[in-house]
Amino acid sequence: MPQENEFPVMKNDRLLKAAWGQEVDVVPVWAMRQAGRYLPEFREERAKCDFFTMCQTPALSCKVTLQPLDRFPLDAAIIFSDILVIPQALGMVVEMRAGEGPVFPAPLREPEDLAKLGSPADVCSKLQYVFDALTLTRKELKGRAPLIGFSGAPWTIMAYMIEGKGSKTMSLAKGWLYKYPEASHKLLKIITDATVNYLVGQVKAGAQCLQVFESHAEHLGPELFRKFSLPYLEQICNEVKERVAKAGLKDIPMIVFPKGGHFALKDLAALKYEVIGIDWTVDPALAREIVGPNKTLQGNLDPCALYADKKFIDNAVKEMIEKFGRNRYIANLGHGMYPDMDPEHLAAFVNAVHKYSKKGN
Ligand SMILES: Cc1c2[nH]c(c1CCC(=O)O)Cc1[nH]c(c(CCC(=O)O)c1C)Cc1[nH]c(c(CCC(=O)O)c1C)Cc1[nH]c(c(CCC(=O)O)c1C)C2
Repeated sequence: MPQENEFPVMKNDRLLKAAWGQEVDVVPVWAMRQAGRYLPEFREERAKCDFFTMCQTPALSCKVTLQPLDRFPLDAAIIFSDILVIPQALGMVVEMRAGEGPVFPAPLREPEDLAKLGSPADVCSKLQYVFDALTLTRKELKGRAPLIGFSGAPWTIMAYMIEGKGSKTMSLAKGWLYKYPEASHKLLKIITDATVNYLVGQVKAGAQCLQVFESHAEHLGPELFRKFSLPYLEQICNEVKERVAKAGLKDIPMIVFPKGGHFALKDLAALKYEVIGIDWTVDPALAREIVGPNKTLQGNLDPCALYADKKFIDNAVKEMIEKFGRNRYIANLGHGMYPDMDPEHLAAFVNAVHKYSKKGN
């Protein structure tokens, strides 16, 4: 485990300050999927190498994590990896297929299939490559910005394990929630335990902030969310914070991002996550009213606004900052970047956040 003093001194920690609710000079900004196929230098690396091999090679993961920071004055790096490394570490095969995305050749079909999964206690030994990538990247960042680690939330991971790929309806996975509630809770508990171990390992390796992606919250609605998502999100936050403290490490801010989960904001505000991410369908003023003054909000420009011209983007950012205000706020898109976006339009987004959020502006 690297010691804190092995890492470079932070030159820019405004993202961490905003997460804790401290004053910042300008609003911090980053973009979900900022390391990815919209960058030609990423596509060049990707053409040489399979997706998961890139994730499993710390020097490559580090290289592509830093690519967007070399181009834009971003206030955070997010480690290049994927949420689906957890099902892999539990023994499932996941392939990344061109034009199709992630595919599980043998998804979970019946409750009996749970017996095939490995133990949550073993995931850290299987995911050492992520920890090595984090430690290397934290050093190579040289304090330019904090390093974010991440995981999928249990429901989102369960959905992929059962569907075997992306799905418009999530009907197979939701079928489990209705047909096999007990087995669903058993699976969610396995994923939760694995995720806690994994996230604590990420902090030990040098992650300075953690984001938990509940990318498929929208499929649940308030009732299923309360039963099958919220308790596990709570357990992850509480246990990670307890175990980080027990290891003698500094508390780290945690972000929860319930994509499509506008109905979940009040429940999530009662948990210990410092930051709640919102997508573009949520009105910032309403989100603030619901979560109260003691949470940081993150979001929420429609990613597709980056297809507009730079003048439009500049103005959209100005309006976004007016709505969120400068305090307890981290600027981001409402979901990830798409591969056909123009990198210069991300530059316009990032620059506008800093321009319009300067004090006295
Ligand atoms: C945070 C992150 C993720 N994936 C990747 C990162 C890298 C870091 C970054 O954000 O820059 C690389 C990352 N992950 C992937 C890619 C493209 C693959 C390639 O290069 O071929 C990249 C750059 C592949 C991937 N991986 C996944 C999908 C979606 C599948 C679907 O539901 O249809 C896809 C297409 C699963 C996945 N992966 C992730 C999420 C949560 C965020 C979100 O909601 O988008 C999800 C749902 C998280």
